[in-house]
Amino acid sequence: MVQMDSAQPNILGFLLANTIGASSANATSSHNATSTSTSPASASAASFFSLLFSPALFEYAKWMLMGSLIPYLQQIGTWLYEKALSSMFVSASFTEGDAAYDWMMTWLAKHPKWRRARQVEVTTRHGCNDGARAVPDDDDPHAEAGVTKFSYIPCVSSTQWMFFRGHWMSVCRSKDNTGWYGKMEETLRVRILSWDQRVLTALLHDARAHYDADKHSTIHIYAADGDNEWRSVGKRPKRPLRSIVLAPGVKEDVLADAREFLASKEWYNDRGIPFRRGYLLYGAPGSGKTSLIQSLAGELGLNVYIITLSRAGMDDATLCQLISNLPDQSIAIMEDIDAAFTQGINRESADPAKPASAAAPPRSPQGEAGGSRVTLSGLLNAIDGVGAQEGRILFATTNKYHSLDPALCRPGRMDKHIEFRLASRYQARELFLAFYEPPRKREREEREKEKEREGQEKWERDSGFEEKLVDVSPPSELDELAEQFATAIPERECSMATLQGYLMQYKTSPRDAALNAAAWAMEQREEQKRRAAGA
Ligand SMILES: Nc1ncnc2c1ncn2[C@@H]1O[C@H](COP(=O)(O)OP(=O)(O)OP(=O)(O)O)[C@@H](O)[C@H]1O
Repeated sequence: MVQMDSAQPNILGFLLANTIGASSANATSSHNATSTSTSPASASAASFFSLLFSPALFEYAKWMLMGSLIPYLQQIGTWLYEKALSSMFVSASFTEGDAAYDWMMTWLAKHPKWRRARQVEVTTRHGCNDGARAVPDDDDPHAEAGVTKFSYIPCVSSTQWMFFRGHWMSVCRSKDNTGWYGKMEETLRVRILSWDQRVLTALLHDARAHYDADKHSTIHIYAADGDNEWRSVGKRPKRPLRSIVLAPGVKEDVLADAREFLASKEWYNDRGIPFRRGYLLYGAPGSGKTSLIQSLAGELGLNVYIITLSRAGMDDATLCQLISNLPDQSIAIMEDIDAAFTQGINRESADPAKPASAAAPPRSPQGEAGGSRVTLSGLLNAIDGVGAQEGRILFATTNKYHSLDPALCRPGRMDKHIEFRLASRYQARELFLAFYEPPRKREREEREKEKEREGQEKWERDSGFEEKLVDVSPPSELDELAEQFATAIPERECSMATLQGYLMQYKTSPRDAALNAAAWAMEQREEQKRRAAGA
């Protein structure tokens, strides 16, 4: 469509005035000459035709037509250009939030091009905000523990050229307004100079391999963002299963069950049973529920998706959307599943010594939560309704098992219920050994391999499971100390987290840990009595 600018009416007026002036002059002279033979009607018809065929109007119409054609010509030009490009290039676009986008960003961040590029975006989001870009600057000689690492990625709105397997390739990151409450969405556009689409497939394989390079030592964690899209919130080092101390056989049983589930897709399909599995981990705070899930995710090689039911803005529709958007073969975690349906309850009120039902708060008739707008029926539907994702494992945790609705706990939603209790003497002993025991020969070899990989050492540093600092040599002495420690710890009175906290005070001296354990346990008991009296 052609838009007239303000000058055009003036030109039109000028042309008309000239034409009409000329016509009227002609008409006047002819009128004078033949005033007796020409009628006024035929004179105005003549002036109209002379106006219509006047060269000025013709010129004007010509320019108008050409002006209106210009946008179409531009469009045709762009279309031809795009056609020419698309016939020479293989193009792909990646949208932020999609896993493929994360692969590409990791691949780009690791590309040697950015080490020489003069226009880059610098990111320090190392393993906390965006796993995709969490690439350590391997060449940085100053990169040491505790120093924030950085990496380079392409700038937004600039096109960068590079080579991929001998093909010229352009990369352009852009941020576009989605029009949804001003939400900006980032897109990465890639063009490879090639006729063959297999180059793009190769690029994607490469990018995914880079992204998964540290999969053997880390797990990827995802959480919902403000727009209820799954976003990577970073990576965590895998936690070895042997570092979790539970009653004999418990963790091995859960692991075997989950492994069997993942391998039985066909079995489920053949019988028309929804291919989903739910585990309910319940019991005392600090007894290893979260740690076990993290460790199992590592063992199974699955990514973890955290669903926070009590999050502001969470309602039935949002929950349903999140669960149906879970990728196949993933672990979803709903921590404190009771929290969405309880009002005014804090963690302290969940005294494991009391029957949980005594602590259960009244629930509103619809089961609606105080802060959250998730209803019980919404949660039940999200877990196993029509839209619920197949192929996922759901882990739910709670400290208030008996306050949960039976419908939530039934098989099909929560297939296995695993109780976590306060530490037994057996657990205290095993925790002590796991904390100080030098790894046995086979384990040592295994650990050597693990240590080569990224993440393991970090986990050991953070958790205090460091073998090199321990001042005990003969294993028999360690056994004796472990026994002494376990005897000093009262059965089922302290959480494993509390015991771990105590041992952390004696990272390098198990003798002192064992020696002071009895006095510490007494203090703990007194402290608990004081708290109970105060409550
Ligand atoms: N059974 C256990 N074996 C080894 N370590 C444990 C165990 N239980 C707890 N811990 C340690 O205690 C800390 C807290 O554990 P975790 O968060 O897994 O407990 P939780 O049961 O999920 O607690 P909460 O119910 O409060 O969320 C972790 O650092 C973990 O290493």
